[in-house]
Amino acid sequence: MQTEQANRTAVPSQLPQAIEPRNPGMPLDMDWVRGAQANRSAIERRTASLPGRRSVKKEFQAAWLCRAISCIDLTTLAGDDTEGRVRRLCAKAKQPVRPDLLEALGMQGLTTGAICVYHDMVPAAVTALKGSGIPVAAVSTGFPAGLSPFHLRLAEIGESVAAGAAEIDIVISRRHVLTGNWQALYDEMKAFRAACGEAHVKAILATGELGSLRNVARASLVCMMAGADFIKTSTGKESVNATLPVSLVMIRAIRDYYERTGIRVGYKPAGGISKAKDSLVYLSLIKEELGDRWLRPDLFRFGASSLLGDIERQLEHYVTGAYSASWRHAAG
Ligand SMILES: O=C[C@H](O)COP(=O)(O)O
Repeated sequence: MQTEQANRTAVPSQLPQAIEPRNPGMPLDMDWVRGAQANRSAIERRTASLPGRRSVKKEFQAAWLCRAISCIDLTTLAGDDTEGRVRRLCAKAKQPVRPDLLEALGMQGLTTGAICVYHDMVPAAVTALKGSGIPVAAVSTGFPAGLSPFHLRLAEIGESVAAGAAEIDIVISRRHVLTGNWQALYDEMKAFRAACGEAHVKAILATGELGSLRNVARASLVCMMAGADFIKTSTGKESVNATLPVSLVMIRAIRDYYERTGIRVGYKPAGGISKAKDSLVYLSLIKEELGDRWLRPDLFRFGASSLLGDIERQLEHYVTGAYSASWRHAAG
């Protein structure tokens, strides 16, 4: 997003719909997996400079923030979730920004990319979003630890799909990565993908628990080879969630997979992304490393429970010149 041309990229409501074909996967290629490396100091140098750069000019920031909204998986994953909370969140997903602000921005039809909930909340979300075209994503497979019996993890996917979830966010078994058992990770991911049927599957790597960036690179490749439609950093429950270095490693694995197979896999950083300015940094990283095609909700999502509120505040400031109190944008 360094050039004026880049800054002028159309806002989401003006984009033609593009739906990427699903990733069919491929046989496990151990030479490719073993060859994947990650040079931590080079990666950290590359990402350290990103937040300081003024990547989006002020007059285009509002359009980019609206783009970020269209890519949010608006999430609630709390033990005290209720149907009422989920209904309120769905109302926010359908109308993420106050109508007067949207009108002032010349925008219409803006929604979040999806709603993301636990299985028990899927029916309430499906009902609340009926007719909106906004998909419901369910976290699954014993989220967040992924340590329940394997047959129950598969059954959980099936139940969420039957309840109407169009996207399933599975968690991988971290131990398969930590012990270098790539075949087991591949087989697990392939079984999860099969259980999803038509529902798109996002593979949560829980990168904060994988030990090294090299493991992140290898796990990313294995999950893509096994048919993941998206790879996702974190559950939001690890002590370290989405970071820019981890994102760079995963994004480059996606680029590598695309260059070798012609298949575009989506990317979802999740956990701890709550500031509008951080969302712009992520968008600029995606744009620089993968290009414009990935800056649409079918290939990019933020997993976030509180990012939308800050973006709405920034948009209000852009329109009115004044910040409102954060409690006015409580949901999301
Ligand atoms: O997948 C989404 C994450 O759980 C959301 O994490 P967050 O609450 O830190 O935004």
